[in-house]
Amino acid sequence: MRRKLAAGNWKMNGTNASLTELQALIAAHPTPQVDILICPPATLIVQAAGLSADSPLMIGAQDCHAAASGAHTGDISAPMLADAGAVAVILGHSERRQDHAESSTLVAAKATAAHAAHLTAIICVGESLAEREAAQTLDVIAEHLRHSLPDSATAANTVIAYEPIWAIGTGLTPSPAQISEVHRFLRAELTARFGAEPAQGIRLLYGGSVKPANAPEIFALADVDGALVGGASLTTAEFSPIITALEQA
Ligand SMILES: O=C(CO)COP(=O)(O)O
Repeated sequence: MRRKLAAGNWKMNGTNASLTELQALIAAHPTPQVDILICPPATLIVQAAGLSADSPLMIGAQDCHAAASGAHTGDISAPMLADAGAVAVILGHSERRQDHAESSTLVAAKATAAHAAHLTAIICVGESLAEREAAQTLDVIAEHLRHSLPDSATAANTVIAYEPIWAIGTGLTPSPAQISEVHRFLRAELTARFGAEPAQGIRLLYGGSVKPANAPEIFALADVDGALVGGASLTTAEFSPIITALEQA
């Protein structure tokens, strides 16, 4: 049985003042029936991990370097994130693939580093609008998955997030049938590579314009084990009902 996961990606948003939202979220969900993870900007990880230390809420990061240490100005390594209190790291988000030209091969190297530091790697895959319109969605996702996922991936250390690029921050979402098609395909690809039992345990998140209003419909779909939420994870008012919807799914 896969434990469901509500993950929030704050992206490049949040200062010390935002920690009041985190406190409110912790207070609103003292005994959640699902895993809750917030990935604030790196500058807030230490404080966020401190605030949530006695709660079930977990803290993650949004990226890491593939090396453990060294001459990489401005970068942060997986062991540093673990040391700061993170238990997970988002890797291969489309914004990093675009803004920093990250390849799937690099994402796999980062995931290997995350696993070595005992961090859960949340690996993102997803097609652009042009790719969907050209009927290339499953090909793109197969390619992302094959090259972004290292052999060290297990159900315990890896989560896959399907995030169609055209649904991120746009208010657009794929139809339930489109989400189901991709998640079923992801499960089948994982089964082919890792075998049925490990593949059954790997959690598959949907991400892209998840809001309180559409969360129940998305969470009702087979093979959707939770969500990776951007904008709506920034406030407790919006994220809390999404968590509740996941608990009730
Ligand atoms: O990119 C996302 C999460 O990683 C989704 O962002 P939005 O929920 O703001 O569309």
